[in-house]
Amino acid sequence: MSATSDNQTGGIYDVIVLGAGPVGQNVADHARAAGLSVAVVERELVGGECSYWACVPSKALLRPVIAVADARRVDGARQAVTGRLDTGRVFARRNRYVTDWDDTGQAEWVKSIGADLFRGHGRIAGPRRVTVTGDDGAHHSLTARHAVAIATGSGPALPDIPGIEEARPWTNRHGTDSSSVPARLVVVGGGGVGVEMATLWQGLGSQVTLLVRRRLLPRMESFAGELIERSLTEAGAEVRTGVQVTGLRRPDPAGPVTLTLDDGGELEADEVLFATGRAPATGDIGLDTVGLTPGSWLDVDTTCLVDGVDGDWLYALGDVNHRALLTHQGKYQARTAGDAIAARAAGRPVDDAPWGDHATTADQHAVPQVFFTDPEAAAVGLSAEQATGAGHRVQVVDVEFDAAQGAKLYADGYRGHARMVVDLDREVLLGVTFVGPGVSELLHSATVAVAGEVPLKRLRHAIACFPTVSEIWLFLLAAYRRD
Ligand SMILES: Cc1cc2nc3c(=O)[nH]c(=O)nc-3n(C[C@H](O)[C@H](O)[C@H](O)COP(=O)(O)OP(=O)(O)OC[C@H]3O[C@@H](n4cnc5c(N)ncnc54)[C@H](O)[C@@H]3O)c2cc1C
Ligand SMILES: NC(=O)c1ccc[n+]([C@@H]2O[C@H](COP(=O)([O-])OP(=O)(O)OC[C@H]3O[C@@H](n4cnc5c(N)ncnc54)[C@H](O)[C@@H]3O)[C@@H](O)[C@H]2O)c1
Repeated sequence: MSATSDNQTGGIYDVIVLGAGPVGQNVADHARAAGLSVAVVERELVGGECSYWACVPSKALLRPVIAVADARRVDGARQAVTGRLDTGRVFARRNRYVTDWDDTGQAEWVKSIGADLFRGHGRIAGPRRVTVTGDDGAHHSLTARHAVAIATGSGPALPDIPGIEEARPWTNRHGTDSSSVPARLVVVGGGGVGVEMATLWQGLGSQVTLLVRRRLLPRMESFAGELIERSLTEAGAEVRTGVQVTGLRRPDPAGPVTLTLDDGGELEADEVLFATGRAPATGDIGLDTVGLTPGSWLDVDTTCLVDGVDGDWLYALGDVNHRALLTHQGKYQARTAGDAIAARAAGRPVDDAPWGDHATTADQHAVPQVFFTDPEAAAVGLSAEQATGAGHRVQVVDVEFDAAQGAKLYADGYRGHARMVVDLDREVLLGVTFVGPGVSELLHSATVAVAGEVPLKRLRHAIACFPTVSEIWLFLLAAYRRD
C-alpha cells in the first residue's frame, strides 16, 4: 500500500473483499491460501451479522431454552428442572459468544492470514477499483488485479406500514442483543427469524404473540410449521395465522406499541419485532459504476461471477446473491469462488461442470437448514411440493419418529415426523425433512445422501446404531420398500 497524500492511500491487491462477515472472511482465507494478496474492507464489525446479531447470539440464547425443554421430556430429569431460566446468565452466555460485540479477535485473525484490513465503507468505483471511506476520515483507493468479491450481506426488510418508524420495531438486531425481556412481545413474520425469535423470547419469559400471514415456515414441509405451532402454543405463546399488520403507533417513546390488524382488531405490546425477510446490502456499494442496479440482489453463475459484468472479475457471495441466505451455504460459495479466483489468476482451467471443484452445485440440489426451535426442524434438498413442481416423479415417504426405539429413549413421548422425497426414476433422495427434538445433528446424514445421490439400494446398507434417533432411517427405507 502506498500513501498518496494526507489521509489518502492507494494499493494494488490480487483480490479485494467487500464485507468481512463469515463469507468475506472465507473467500479471503482461500485466496490467501492460494498465495494471492488480499484486502478486506469492513464498515462495522469483522465477523458480520452472523457473529454478532444473527446465528451466533440467537443460538447462544436458544440453547438454554431448548436444553430445558429437552430435560423436561425425560422422566427423572424433569423433576430436577423446576425453576425458571436465569435470564441474567443466559444473556451473559450470549455476551461471551459475541465477545461483548468486540471484534478484536476476528480482526487479528484477518491479519494473521496475511490480508490487509481496511475499516470503513467500501464502494466499487468502476472495473476492478474500490474506494474505502475510513471510519477515521481516511480515503483509500484500491485496485484489484484479479477479483473483487462482494460479500456485504443483508439487512432486515421492513414493510412500508404507517407508523412503523414511530414504533421503533425490533429486528434481528434487538432480537439478539437485548438484555431485558419485554413482558409482551409481538413477532411479525413466520419465517426462520420469526419462529426462532418467538421460541426464544417466550422461553425467556415474554408473552409472545406471533403474527403470520400464511403459515409457519412456508418453504419447509407443512408439518414442520404445524409441529412448531403446536409446541409454541403449549409453551404459552399465541400464534395467529392469516393476519396482517396494517398500522402501528407508539405516541410515547417509552410506552407500549399498538398494532392495528387487517381483521379490525388491535394489539398492545411492550415491543414488536419484525421478521419479514431481508434486503441486500447493495444500496450504496457503487454498483451503478459497473452497470448494475443499486439495492438489487446479484445474480451469479456457478462460480459466483456476477452476471452482466465483463472481464470475469466481479464475484458476489453469501446473502447478496440470494441463493440461500445461510452462513454455511455462503461459506461454501466462498470456498468454491476462492478456488475459482485462484485458478483464473493462475491461468489454470476452471472446473465449473456440475459438482466440479469450482461449481456451487449444492446450492441447487442440497441446501441443508436447521431451525433451532422446539422441536427442531431440519431439512435438506427439495420438499415434496418443490420436487413435483420441478417435474420429478416422486414418492413421498412419511414416518412418525416414535417408531424408532432410539427416539423413544431420547425423550419420553417423543413427538416428531420425518419425510423423504424419492426420485422414482433414479431411486435417489431429492429431499429429507426431520422435525423433532435433537434432529439437528441427524441432518448431515441426509445431506450426504442427497448431495451424494446415494442409491436407495445402497443406503439400506448404511446402518444406524441401536438405539439412536438415527434409526428413523431404517423406518423410512422400510416404508419405501413396503410402498
Ligand atoms: C436472526 C438470524 C439468525 C440466523 N441464524 C442462522 C443460522 O443459525 N445458521 C445460518 O446458517 N444462517 C443463519 N442466519 C443467516 C446468516 O446470518 C446469513 O446468511 C449470514 O450472516 C450471511 O453472511 P454474509 O457474510 O453474506 O453477510 P453478513 O454476515 O451480513 O456480513 C456482511 C458484512 O459486510 C459488511 N458490509 C456491508 N456493506 C459494506 C460496505 N459497503 N463496506 C464494507 N463492509 C460492508 C457488514 O458490516 C457485515 O459485517 C440467520 C439470520 C438471522 C437474521
Ligand atoms: N437457523 C437458521 O438457519 C436461520 C434462522 C433464522 C434465519 N435464517 C435465514 O435468514 C433469512 C431471513 O429470515 P427471515 O425469517 O427474516 O426471512 P424469510 O423470508 O424466511 O421469512 C419472512 C416471512 O415474513 C413474511 N412476511 C413478509 N412481509 C410480511 C408482512 N408485511 N407481514 C407479515 N409477514 C410478512 C413472509 O411471508 C415470510 O414468511 C432466511 O433466508 C432464513 O433462512 C436462518
